[in-house]
Amino acid sequence: MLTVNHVSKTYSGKVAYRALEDVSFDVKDGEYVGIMGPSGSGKTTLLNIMSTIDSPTSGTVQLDGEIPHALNEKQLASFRAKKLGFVFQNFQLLDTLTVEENMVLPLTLDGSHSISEMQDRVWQLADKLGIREILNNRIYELSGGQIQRTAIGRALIHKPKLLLADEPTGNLDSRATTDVMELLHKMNKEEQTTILMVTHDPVVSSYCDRILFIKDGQLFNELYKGEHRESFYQNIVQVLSLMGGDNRDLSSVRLP
Ligand SMILES: Nc1ncnc2c1ncn2[C@@H]1O[C@H](COP(=O)(O)OP(=O)(O)OP(=O)(O)O)[C@@H](O)[C@H]1O
Repeated sequence: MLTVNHVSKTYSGKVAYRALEDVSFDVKDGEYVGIMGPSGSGKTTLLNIMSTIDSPTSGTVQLDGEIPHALNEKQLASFRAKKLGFVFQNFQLLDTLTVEENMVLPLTLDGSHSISEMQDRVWQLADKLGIREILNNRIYELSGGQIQRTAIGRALIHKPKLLLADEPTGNLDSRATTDVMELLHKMNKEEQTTILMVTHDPVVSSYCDRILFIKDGQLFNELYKGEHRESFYQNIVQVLSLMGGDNRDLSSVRLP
């Protein structure tokens, strides 16, 4: 469903900086893939290219049979609205709107759904996310975990082909982190949403099916989950320590 083919990205400026160099990989339909690497290794650059916010300097990205960077602005906006969902660490919800209003927003902007269709989808998704009871609460009344559940709801409301998440648990305490990771895992399995997630946290990435490690803008390693999350976690920590990087990459958090 996603093919990244020899992608390089050079930021121009006083001094040109090559943030990605010849990165290639495939992601299968329904796969849950984590992207890890030291600070400054190019993870966000890669995610921005896949989210079509940014373009590669060379190479191509093919997503669900299309090459988004070849589309014009209008086609690209429609591609993004139909096929992609986004979850960020700082939530990016509208604070004074309710949970339901935030969730339904992408569908109302799309304009092709009846009110009863939208209502059905919100309720069905809210049940899965465990936020049915707070649908009428405003965002500023919620906890961090509840806000991130709402953000996931908004990102999945239109059944995107690919969910892109950049440090989705970065602002959550460990309990809310576990909660959100179990939820993303469940949504990946039940809605067959393909997920690509950038994280520094090996506990968080141990929920994925596969991890891609990036170092200095290049693919460094790849790990598949075996039968046990515990050994997957140990292997992830081992690769991170081989890569070096900052302390955040080698968090001493124990697997819950
Ligand atoms: N707009 C830009 N212009 C110039 N250089 C940039 C720009 N955006 C990122 N960079 C540089 O590209 C490199 C990769 O940055 P990127 O944000 O992709 O790394 P990252 O792995 O996501 O880091 P972190 O984990 O700290 O968020 C860094 O050296 C960064 O300084």
